Amino acid sequence: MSVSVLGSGAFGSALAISLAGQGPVTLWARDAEQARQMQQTRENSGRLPGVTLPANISVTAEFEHAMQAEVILLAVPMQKLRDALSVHTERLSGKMLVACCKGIEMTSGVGPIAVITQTVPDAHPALLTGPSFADDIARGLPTALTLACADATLGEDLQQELTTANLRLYRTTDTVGAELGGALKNVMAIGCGAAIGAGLGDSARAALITRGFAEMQRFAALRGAQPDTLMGLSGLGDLVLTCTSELSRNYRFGLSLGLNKPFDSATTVEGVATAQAVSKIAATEGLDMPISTTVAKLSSGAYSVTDAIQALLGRPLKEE
Ligand SMILES: NC(=O)C1=CN([C@@H]2O[C@H](COP(=O)(O)OP(=O)(O)OC[C@H]3O[C@@H](n4cnc5c(N)ncnc54)[C@H](O)[C@@H]3O)[C@@H](O)[C@H]2O)C=CC1
Ligand SMILES: O=C(CO)COP(=O)(O)O
Repeated sequence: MSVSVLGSGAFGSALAISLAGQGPVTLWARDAEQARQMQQTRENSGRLPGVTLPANISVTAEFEHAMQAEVILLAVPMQKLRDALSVHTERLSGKMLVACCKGIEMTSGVGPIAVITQTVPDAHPALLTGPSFADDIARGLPTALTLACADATLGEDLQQELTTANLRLYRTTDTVGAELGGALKNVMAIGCGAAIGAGLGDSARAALITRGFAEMQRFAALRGAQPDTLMGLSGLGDLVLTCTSELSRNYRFGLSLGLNKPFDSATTVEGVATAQAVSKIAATEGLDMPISTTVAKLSSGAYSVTDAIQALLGRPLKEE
């Protein structure tokens, strides 16, 4: 199968580099000047400095040309996915569209699979998610991810096609569980970063990871996910990675809140919008999501770190 990547940021470029070991890949950048530079210099200097783009990656801003592939990886931020797809609905019709983003859309409360289905109704949607930093994939370090596709046969085909020498894919048909694991772990990573930044210590982080995981399971169950999915790479695996590494932008954003330091607003931090979406859904559904709700208030500036600690520690005692 021929593969193109829509979105030439950190993750799109890293996936293209990994897949280039299997055959030619087209990488679409929406900015023509960026496409020209990357094609010429063989580097994504803004997002993956120092990593060479293999010769069989073709970087282009020509959508028509890029979208001739059978499989299109969608590597844009979650809150931009609908826009990115809706301007090109006809071109994407009938394609295998693999969302590589992690989050819940703030305006609608749905995840990437539903956004694909709503914008390109006759596409074949799937999701690639799990614990991986773009930089690790780009440098060829071993990584294991989850390929989620409701159509089991198509899922197997995509698993075969998108597995590379260093990128091992597991598969599931539970797209709901897989997308919620990736979305919600970013919210918890902001909370953990804030705790560490504020000097609350590793014990507090362990509590946030564990109780955060309980929230993730509760929310996923509400949305019909299979419990086992959350125990896998897309849930627990990504939660552990993102809550413990300064390579995570969500974690670093949390750190900046805890340290009361500014953070570059141009950086993609998916957990901020997802925390808002989750706390809205939790309020509507009457679901107890205290950490997510606190992170939503903290990251919007409605809470200080002191407010956040009080809100979480002051809750009534309960069974684990
Ligand atoms: N960077 C990483 O280590 C990983 C990222 N992801 C996920 O991948 C997704 C993308 O993240 P990154 O590549 O890291 O972000 P990024 O900020 O490096 O790149 C985002 C790219 O999307 C493009 N874009 C934004 N709006 C667009 C639109 N309307 N139409 C077309 N293109 C548009 C930007 O030009 C940019 O090239 C996120 O959901 C993230 O959670 C998943 C795993 C690892
Ligand atoms: O999703 C990721 C790791 O699996 C990347 O995390 P950040 O978006 O927080 O950098």
